[in-house]
Amino acid sequence: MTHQLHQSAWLRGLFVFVAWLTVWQLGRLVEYTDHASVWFPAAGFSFSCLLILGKRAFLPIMCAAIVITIWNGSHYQLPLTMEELAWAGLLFGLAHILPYWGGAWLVRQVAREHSHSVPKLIVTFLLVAGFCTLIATLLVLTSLVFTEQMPYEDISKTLLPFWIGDLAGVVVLSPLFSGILIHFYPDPLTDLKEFTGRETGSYKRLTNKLILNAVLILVTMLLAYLSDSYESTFAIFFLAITHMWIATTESPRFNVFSLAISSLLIVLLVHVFDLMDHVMVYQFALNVIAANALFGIAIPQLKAHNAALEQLVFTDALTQVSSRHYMEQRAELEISRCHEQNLNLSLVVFDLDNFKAINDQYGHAAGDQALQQICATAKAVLRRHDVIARFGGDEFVLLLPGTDQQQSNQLIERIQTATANITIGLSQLSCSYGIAELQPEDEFTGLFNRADRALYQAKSQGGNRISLAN
Ligand SMILES: Nc1nc2c(ncn2[C@@H]2O[C@H](COP(=O)(O)OP(=O)(O)OP(=O)(O)O)[C@@H](O)[C@H]2O)c(=O)[nH]1
Repeated sequence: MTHQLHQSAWLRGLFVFVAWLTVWQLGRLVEYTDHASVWFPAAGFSFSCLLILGKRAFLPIMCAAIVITIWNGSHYQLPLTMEELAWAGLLFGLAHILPYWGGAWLVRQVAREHSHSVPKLIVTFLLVAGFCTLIATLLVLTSLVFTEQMPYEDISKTLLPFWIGDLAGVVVLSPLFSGILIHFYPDPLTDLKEFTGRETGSYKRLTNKLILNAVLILVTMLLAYLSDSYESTFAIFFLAITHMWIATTESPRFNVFSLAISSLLIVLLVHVFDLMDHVMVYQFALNVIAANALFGIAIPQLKAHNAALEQLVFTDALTQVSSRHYMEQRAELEISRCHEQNLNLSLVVFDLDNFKAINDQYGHAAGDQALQQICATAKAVLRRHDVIARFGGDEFVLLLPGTDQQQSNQLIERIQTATANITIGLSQLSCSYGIAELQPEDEFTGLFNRADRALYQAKSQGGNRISLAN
């Protein structure tokens, strides 16, 4: 099916045409004043089609707009000929499609240029949705008046519900429609794939969350129905809490799916409980809750980006030991803890002997391998709370809390023994070590400098040895 839709322009056009008419009828279900519904799914569908299919969606939506205008002519019993209705349909189609086309084009540009900035994409989408639904509303109402389908006086009372209904259609439903359309037409907006990732939650957990939403909607709307008070209608805003919870804990796909389900339920219950007098509250609630939840999509991604950045900053990419930055921060903390609790602490600076010769003789890749092997071997000897960091080049630092100079010496001897077996080509690796023990009033720099001087001493005595700082 996907393949056929992708291959055949006719089939694709027919699919968009039929689907557009279907979702338009869904909006008709909850029409509460002439030409305005609680939420207007066709606006969301047009936006999605133009976003994913671009200009290929123009013709089928235009045909559907003409057909629906002719259908409207008989529904509202308008005194217009078939030819006049067809022209009116053409005008409506243009007024409806062009603003969404422009808006979708803008969102596409941002999705392409800033593929990893989800918050930016969402802000753009929300601003574009607000702006293009307003333009579409103004143009469509003008076309309705111009083609004598609506009296001029009705504009003021229709404008706001029309706009907010279209906005809800775009904000609440177009993420879902876009996700479905991307499935059929995988290119060209590959960046939106982040919104269509596979489900991670268990179906039971996801169903429970949907049930919770449904109960909340039912209870609050029942309350509005029974009390018949305008104030109680605002209880629907509690739904923002559960949707934000879903947005921050579940996949983007489930997030937009649950928004669509909630909106459908609200819209149907407005109809069932005859809450049309309060409908604007529900329209605003739908928009606010959806906008909120869409921002929630960014949160798991921001968390993942933060974790990745943290990993980059705190870990040495080559050897996977801690970075110098991490060591400096951690050492400050451990030093003040050991001062406070009167504990021993040692710092070791070590450096490979004649490492330049390894590089020169066997190449840089072999040198990299030597650094990795030294680190892996040292790590295996260290205890859980010890820290090893690369300070740069072939120089490393060990932080050994709760360890005096003598114990550190023993630990380093074990590392020396373990690393003695590492060879690169015909060369056996060795390191020189300088050990300094924490003194009262010591800070990191002072401790490090003493260990570094001890290392220098070990090197000057021929290397492959341990030197203790005074
Ligand atoms: N392969 C590799 N080499 C590196 C890396 N960083 C620094 N080096 C090399 O490490 C070598 C360090 O040279 P030196 O500071 O003279 O140290 P050495 O040859 O071990 O001499 P001594 O410390 O006196 O024993 C230089 O040749 C650097 O190019 C790295 O990430 N990978």
